[in-house]
Formats: sequence, structure tokens, C-alpha cells
Amino acid sequence: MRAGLPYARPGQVVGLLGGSFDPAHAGHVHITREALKRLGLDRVWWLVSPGNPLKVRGPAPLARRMAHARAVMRHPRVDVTDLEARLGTRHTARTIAVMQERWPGVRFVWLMGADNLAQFHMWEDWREIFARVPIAVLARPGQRLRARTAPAAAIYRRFRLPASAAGGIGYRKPPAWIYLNIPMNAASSSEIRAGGGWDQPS
Ligand SMILES: Nc1ncnc2c1ncn2[C@@H]1O[C@H](COP(=O)(O)OP(=O)(O)OP(=O)(O)O)[C@@H](O)[C@H]1O
Ligand SMILES: O=C(O)c1ccc[n+]([C@@H]2O[C@H](COP(=O)([O-])O)[C@@H](O)[C@H]2O)c1
Repeated sequence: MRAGLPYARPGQVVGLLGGSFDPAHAGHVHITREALKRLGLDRVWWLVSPGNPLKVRGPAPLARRMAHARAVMRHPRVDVTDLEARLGTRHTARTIAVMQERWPGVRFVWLMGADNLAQFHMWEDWREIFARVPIAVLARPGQRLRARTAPAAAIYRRFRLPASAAGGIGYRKPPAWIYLNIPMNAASSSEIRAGGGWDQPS
């Protein structure tokens, strides 16, 4: 990272995993490693969000979530960033637009768990995200049916790639998306919070 911004060369393929990471957990680490392995990515950048625009409850302070995410995700090809706070963006479509300007020639791929595909049609300018970058959806326990019946999946049905195309997804012209059936990990931030495992230190 230079001056707080991650580095990638033009032509490199970078997966973007946006999230509240409130807190980061083994599920995030697992899908990041799977994405690196299967999608032909050079790097993955975590975008630790200032706050999900659809969530009412505010998350823990960004600095705390960043520090914890960095402790949890240790991999030479992964950068944990607070890019949205630095770029002043909050909605994903805008974040990606600004990043494509800032890193010309870098091939970004949007990564998300299957639960997010189910809600994707409610994101601001969500069609613009499909128009800008290939998307990889990673299996999550209990979310298969919801993802299969997601409005965004139906609308973009003809742009879905077969599993065999995973390794080259970064080179596909958008719209293009793929559903990755990976071994699953059941970790979730809400469960950790409900169990009191992320309470503020007193
Ligand atoms: N166990 C998991 N398996 C697959 N995808 C996951 C998993 N945990 C998180 N993700 C994905 O990682 C991204 C960031 O997730 P987020 O930070 O919201 O964690 P979360 O566990 O889903 O949180 P919460 O329970 O508060 O909704 C999202 O795209 C989400 O779908
Ligand atoms: O752009 C939007 O309207 C939008 C709505 C909901 C979620 N997102 C993004 O989706 C990512 C996952 O959010 P979360 O809170 O489920 O971890 C994170 O990068 C959010 O900024 C984006």
C-alpha cells in the first residue's frame, strides 16, 4: 500500500470484497481464499465500508473494524482497505466508478456472498454495477434458494457464465456473472455480535 491506497498494475485482475466486517470472520477469509484460487485474481482488496446504505443500525467505528479485519485476514495477495472512506463514496456503483478512474487498466471483479445477490436489485444503481464489472457470487449456507430466485439473477440470467469460465472472469466483458459453488463456511458477523463476541471493550 502507498499513501493508504493499495497498488495494482494495469492489466492485473483485482477482486473487490465490500462489507461491513462488523466484525470480520473466518467466512470472509474463506471466500477470499476461494476467490483467489478459482477466479484467476492477482489480488483481493477488502473494502471495509463506512456503513452499508441499507442497514439501519450503524456498525462499530471504522478504525476498530479495520484493525480487526487486518488481524484476521493475513495473506500476501490481500489488502484490507478503507477505500470508500478515503474516496468519499458509499454506494458500490459510485465506488467502482471512482476506482475505475483512479486505477485505469486494472480489471476489477466484484465479489459477494449469495445473500447479497438476493438483495442486489435494491442497491443504488445496481444495473450500473453489472455494466461496469464482472461479478462473482460465492455460495453461503442457507442462501442457495434465495440466490437462485433473486430478481437480479433472473434479469441477468443470460449473462451468467458456466462454472468452467471462473478462471477467466476478469477478462469477460460485462455484464457477466458467475455463481461459485464452493465448500461453505457458516460464520456470520450477526451471530458473533449476538453471542457477545464483538462487544465494545469497556
Ligand atoms: N460465511 C460466508 N459465506 C459466504 N459469504 C460471506 C460469508 N460471510 C460474509 N460473506 C459475504 O462477505 C461480504 C461482507 O459480509 P458482511 O461484512 O456483511 O458479513 P456478514 O457475516 O454477512 O454480516 P451480517 O451477519 O452482519 O450481515 C458479503 O458479500 C457477504 O455476503
Ligand atoms: O450501493 C448500495 O446501495 C449498497 C447497498 C447495500 C450494500 N452495499 C455494499 O455491499 C457490501 C456488503 O455489505 P454488508 O453490509 O452486507 O457487508 C458493502 O460493500 C456495501 O457497501 C451497497
